[in-house]
Amino acid sequence: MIRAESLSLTLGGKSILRDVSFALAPSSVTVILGANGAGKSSLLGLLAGDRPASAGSLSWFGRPIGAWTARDLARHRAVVPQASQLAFPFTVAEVVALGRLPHADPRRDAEALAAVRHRLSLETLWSRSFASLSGGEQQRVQFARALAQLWHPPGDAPPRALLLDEPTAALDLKHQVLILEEARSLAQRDGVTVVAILHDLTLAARIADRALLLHRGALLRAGPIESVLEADPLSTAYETPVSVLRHPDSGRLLVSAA
Ligand SMILES: Nc1ncnc2c1ncn2[C@@H]1O[C@H](COP(=O)(O)OP(=O)(O)OP(=O)(O)O)[C@@H](O)[C@H]1O
Repeated sequence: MIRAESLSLTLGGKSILRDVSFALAPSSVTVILGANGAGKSSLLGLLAGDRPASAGSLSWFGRPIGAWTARDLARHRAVVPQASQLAFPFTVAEVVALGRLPHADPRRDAEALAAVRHRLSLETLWSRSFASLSGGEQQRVQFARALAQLWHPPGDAPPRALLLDEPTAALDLKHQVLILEEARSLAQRDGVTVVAILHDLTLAARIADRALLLHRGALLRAGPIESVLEADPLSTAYETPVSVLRHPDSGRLLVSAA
């Protein structure tokens, strides 16, 4: 369980997050929603332990986040940042292998890398130079690195979390579904706590169990995804009319600007 109580963040004298409280359960997918500048990435940064909150408390699996060493944290949580311009001078295989560094367990690395390569269909990219990949391919490889970081042999898994900042921003429809279904299966099959920032609310409806809806640094609504994806709170949060419909065949929610 990841538990946040009254988290606040002030940067450069500006209030970025105010009094944000929630709990994230293992085996669940939670999306962080909100308009540009609402504080989503800042909240993900606090959750990742990248920076301390200005006030409030955050505990990871029963321990305050400040009590974790960086290496211990890296064994339990992986972060996929927004599509970055990092020009790794490495092959795809080497970038994915970076995810294994915190474990220092060479016996398991080959098994982990083979599993991830197969799960994300990276066979044809494996020997390519990372810098030569398209933006979408690079995003898949970053996701694969995170998967390699969280990989554990069956039956021997500690609590783990996967934090994703707009993981599908550069992806085509097929790969959006591939990555999000993989994240969902990590939650359901492997007990991982998954948190993702998403701008596509229809995709959020499809993938998430729960949502945190931020508005100007405060939590406007939190709870099961269908209780958050309602026209009123979404219209307030995005400061534009939003419509929520249900697809007559699939029963899925379809969310768009009204
Ligand atoms: N170091 C900083 N100093 C001052 N303000 C900052 C700093 N970092 C972020 N902010 C501000 O905090 C607010 C929240 O930023 P954040 O990146 O968390 O928003 P977001 O919801 O992820 O936005 P987006 O959807 O555009 O990615 C923004 O107004 C941003 O300009």
